[in-house]
Amino acid sequence: MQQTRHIGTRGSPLALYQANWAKDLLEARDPETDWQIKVLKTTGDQIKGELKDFGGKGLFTRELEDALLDGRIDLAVHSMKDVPTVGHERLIIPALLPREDPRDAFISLNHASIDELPQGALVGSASLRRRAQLAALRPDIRFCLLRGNVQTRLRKLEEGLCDATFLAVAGLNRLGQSARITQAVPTELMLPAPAQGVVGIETRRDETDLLETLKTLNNSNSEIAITAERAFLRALDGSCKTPIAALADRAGTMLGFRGEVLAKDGRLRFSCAEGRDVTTVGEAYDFGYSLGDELRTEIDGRITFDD
Ligand SMILES: NCc1[nH]cc(CCC(=O)O)c1CC(=O)O
Repeated sequence: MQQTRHIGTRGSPLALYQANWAKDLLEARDPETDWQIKVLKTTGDQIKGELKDFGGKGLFTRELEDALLDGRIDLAVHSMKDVPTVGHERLIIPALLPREDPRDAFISLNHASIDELPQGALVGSASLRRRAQLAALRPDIRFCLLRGNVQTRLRKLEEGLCDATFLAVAGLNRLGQSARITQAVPTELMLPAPAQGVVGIETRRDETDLLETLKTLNNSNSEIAITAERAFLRALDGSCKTPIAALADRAGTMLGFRGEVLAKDGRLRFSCAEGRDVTTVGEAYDFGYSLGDELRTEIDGRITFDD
């Protein structure tokens, strides 16, 4: 008899795109199984204000993980940048898909780049990291909240609610909206969020058959890079209330890593950049974690991690 497996996802167009991508990959690996998409609402999708006011961690993923634990779904597809660094003991993410462009996109109708934003321009972003990084570059910029899925935010920009906004290049590329990118911001100017651009598939640890299938979809460059980035994040904070950025890039066995922590107003910035020979996931974790730990010592209370 044919087995049905449910792939849980959020309902946003990007989440649906990513879930369908996972479904296609799974169908190619295992055409015997009936792979079905099941849309669930997450707390993060219903919030209108600042995410940090709602307790931060796991807003976009908790409902999917609850559904995995009680068997409503068998797989959950996540943007890894939304996934907390400490997972549930009964769950595992055995498949990290190939990374899309990790950069942030600057989007504006009238200004060609961040540099060309006029004095005192209004930027719409709910992201603490992007706000702090931009404030560090351009202290004159003012901010407003701009939330909602990618399409909603682009529409609000067109309605003139602000002069510019930022979105992940990855999401825009996946949605076929690359033409909307005004400037792919160099990572030297704006370091991305840990794991930006990587999609992961989560399942229950005891699903031996699913684990086998999922492991064949895992991309080791994605895994090594985001393991280091997420370990860095974990060493520093888990609250989502401090602006933290990290990007690891693998060339052969050399893993290049850059990370930074900022004060919310962008006036303090602590960063690190280092390369190390890394061949295993464990080494990638230790590398990222030790860099985060060193940075925390250097920060020495000058940036708070929990207010
Ligand atoms: N927090 C929402 C979120 N989670 C992942 C992405 C983009 C896709 C990705 O990073 O893989 C986005 C939207 C955005 O930042 O533009």
